[in-house]
Amino acid sequence: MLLKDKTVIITGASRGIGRAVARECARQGGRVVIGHSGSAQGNQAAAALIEDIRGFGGHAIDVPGDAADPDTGGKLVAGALEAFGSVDVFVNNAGICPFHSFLDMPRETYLKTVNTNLNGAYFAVQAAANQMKDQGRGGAIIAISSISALVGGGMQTHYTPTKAGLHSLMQSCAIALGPYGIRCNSVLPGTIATDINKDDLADPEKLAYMTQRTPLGRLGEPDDIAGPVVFLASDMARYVTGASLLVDGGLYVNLQ
Ligand SMILES: NC(=O)C1=CN([C@@H]2O[C@H](COP(=O)(O)OP(=O)(O)OC[C@H]3O[C@@H](n4cnc5c(N)ncnc54)[C@H](O)[C@@H]3O)[C@@H](O)[C@H]2O)C=CC1
Ligand SMILES: C[C@H](O)[C@@H]1OC(=O)[C@H](O)[C@@H]1O
Repeated sequence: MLLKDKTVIITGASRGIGRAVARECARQGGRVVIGHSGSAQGNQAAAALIEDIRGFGGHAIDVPGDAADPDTGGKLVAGALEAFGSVDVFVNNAGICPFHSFLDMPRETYLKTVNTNLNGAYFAVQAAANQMKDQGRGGAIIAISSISALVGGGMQTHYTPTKAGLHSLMQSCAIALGPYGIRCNSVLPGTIATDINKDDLADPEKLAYMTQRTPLGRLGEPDDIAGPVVFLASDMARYVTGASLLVDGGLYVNLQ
């Protein structure tokens, strides 16, 4: 029970990596706030996840809101306080990656990606951090960044800067929030099979290429990310801040 009695907010938690993280946090005793977009699909998926978590004796609620909206972070914090009375861990996970070439990138696609992945996250992290500061007993903030914070992608020119931005945000926040005992770290997944890359990896050649580039011989699964997030959220990582943890099956170091 690494997160016993801690309240954990996770954005984009209705599916994929966020869902796996939320479920594992609940399994580890955390009281979970499931952030999601509020779409019909999101509402349904969040309700199913809450039922699942309550089924094994865990605690969970959901709070809908657009991750790109600077006010959504405050709403997540308010929901956590109303249901559970505190915010101890904030996991910024919501994100999009609509693959597109650079030279004809539509402005709307660029702006939507940056607003969803980075700008909304900035204010959500700020809202969570202010609550943790007011509580006076520290906390943990984790950004789901990416291997793409460190390397490029020709069809991801709008996306990789947001992941580098989150990584950098955690480094600077580690300094800004260290005096309050609030630790800030990022997790850098490699290629994890989820809805975000379903279309991209539907190409058998791309799927084979990504798989054979990975030393551990397979793509990641959402559950592969949950353990590292729980570790960083827990007191086992009490002296870890400003760090980034690659969780990529060895993809990043595989030059030749
Ligand atoms: N799947 C992968 O290979 C990798 C994913 N990541 C990151 O992991 C995070 C989670 O992605 P996945 O689980 O893979 O994909 P996913 O598409 O399954 O999940 C994305 C989540 O973000 C939510 N979301 C998207 N836009 C939103 C908005 N405007 N408001 C509220 N929620 C919104 C979605 O509803 C969904 O729950 C993303 O930030 C992604 O960049 C990082 C590295 C690799
Ligand atoms: C969506 C991509 O497949 C995925 O997202 C990332 O951050 C990495 O670039 C992965 O390849």
